[in-house]
Amino acid sequence: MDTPFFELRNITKYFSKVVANKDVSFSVGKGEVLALLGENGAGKSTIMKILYGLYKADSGQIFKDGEEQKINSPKDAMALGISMIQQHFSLVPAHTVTENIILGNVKGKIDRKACEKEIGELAKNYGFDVAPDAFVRDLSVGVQQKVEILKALYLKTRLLIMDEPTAVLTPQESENLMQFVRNFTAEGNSVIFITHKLKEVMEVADRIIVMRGGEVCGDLKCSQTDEKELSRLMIGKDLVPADRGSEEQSKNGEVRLEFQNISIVEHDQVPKLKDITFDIHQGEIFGIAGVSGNGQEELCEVVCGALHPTSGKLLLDGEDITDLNIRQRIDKGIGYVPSDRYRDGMVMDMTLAENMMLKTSFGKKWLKRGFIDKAKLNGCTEKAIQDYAVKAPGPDAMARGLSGGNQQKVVLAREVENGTKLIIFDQPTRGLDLGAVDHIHKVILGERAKGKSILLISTELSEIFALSDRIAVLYKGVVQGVFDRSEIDTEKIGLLMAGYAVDKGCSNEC
Ligand SMILES: Nc1ncnc2c1ncn2[C@@H]1O[C@H](COP(=O)(O)OP(=O)(O)OP(=O)(O)O)[C@@H](O)[C@H]1O
Repeated sequence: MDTPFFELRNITKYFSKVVANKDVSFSVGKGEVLALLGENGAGKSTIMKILYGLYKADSGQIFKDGEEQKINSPKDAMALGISMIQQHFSLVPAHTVTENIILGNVKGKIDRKACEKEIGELAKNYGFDVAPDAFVRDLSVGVQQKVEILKALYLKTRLLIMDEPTAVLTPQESENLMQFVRNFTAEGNSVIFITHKLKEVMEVADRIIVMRGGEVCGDLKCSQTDEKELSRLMIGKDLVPADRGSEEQSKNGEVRLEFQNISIVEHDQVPKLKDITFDIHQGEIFGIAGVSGNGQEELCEVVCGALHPTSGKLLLDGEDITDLNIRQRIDKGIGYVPSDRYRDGMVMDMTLAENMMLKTSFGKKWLKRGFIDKAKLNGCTEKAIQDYAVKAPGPDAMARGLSGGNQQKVVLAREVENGTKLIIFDQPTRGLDLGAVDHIHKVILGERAKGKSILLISTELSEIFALSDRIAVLYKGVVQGVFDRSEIDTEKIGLLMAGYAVDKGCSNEC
């Protein structure tokens, strides 16, 4: 048998009492694409961070070409030809593409023109449409990801690790990324990517490592398995698709939320939102598709009250709520699951119970004779932990110690309770494993069945299609038509998301 390119042997890592990786062993060969699958909290990010030198294993060994290596920092990893692209990119928006790529990587006097030329050629070789002198702040998420990849290529990376690389891409961008992975590995390089998307895995991976509870529970050749077996390995059972229930109900509900010509224009800049006009009915799921950064965040903030429109009105059950503040809107029954839980959803240095209290009508709900009703708070948090299958020791656990997916579940539990009339779900299942996605979809449909209105924002088209009654595409702050779920397909939406016109309901932005 060939010596593996990189090999992890018996890696164990504890975070205080929590075992994140237990006796993990696997390897990646030259030219191989390895997919790392597993439920939230299974230990995928931890093992990759150990390989990249961000964490230090408590025990175990790492080998390259059969020789043991000590990787104590990303610098050590890079010297061995390892790069990692994390979910949160590490680019400096105010710098150009070239500056970002050479930052810290070029010694001595910098010949800017020569660097730009080199990076331009590198981009061309891999078919990346990236201008070396463009500022990163002006680039879409998809292009920013290409800059991260170019950085890795510039460093002559031989093993590229990507953590959920397609989470924020359009279907077309994801396809291009997969093509890059094929080309890159055809040259004898290797790729390990973490994902929750089985379709992607089946398309591009050669081998699949499945993790559960910190341990490896499957090491399979892609050609010898299928999506069903993988999902069973990951979650231990088959999934039954969520039932959408009655189609009539959403059409018959009263109008709950009305956007009337809402625009957001800062100074003389391009509008962040332009003339947004649509309504959401009671018992309706209204899906907004689009590449992130096209006005979705502003739309959510207009509804939750964090941002006030420059013109236009917002009505809830016929009442003008345009000028109400966030607290007043929470009291009116608007819940909001933000896409960036680190920034807007949780306080990482607070316990889960304390996080459950955030953004709720504090006084009315949690106080008893002027003091926090700890028993009630702990009871509710415990129930959320049970209902949402959050992997956490208990209500007093610190938010920081939970895996990304488990943090997201806590935010969801809180906001579903807060939103008695309307819930905004912005990327509700980003980073969640299959079982959790299935559970959240059932929760969303369940809330719809209770008559709540749902504003669902997702870059995940399968999610938009699985849940929405009506669908709009947001591109550069403009709604590119509102479609009934039966009127539109993935291809059309993908094109609208990328700014191309399709035959119906398209505005001049296309
Ligand atoms: N910095 C940390 N401090 C304490 N515990 C941590 C830390 N990072 C991870 N853990 C714990 O280690 C376990 C594995 O987490 P990890 O992030 O590796 O999972 P994951 O498979 O990447 O999950 P997800 O798909 O949700 O991102 C979890 O139980 C998590 O709570």
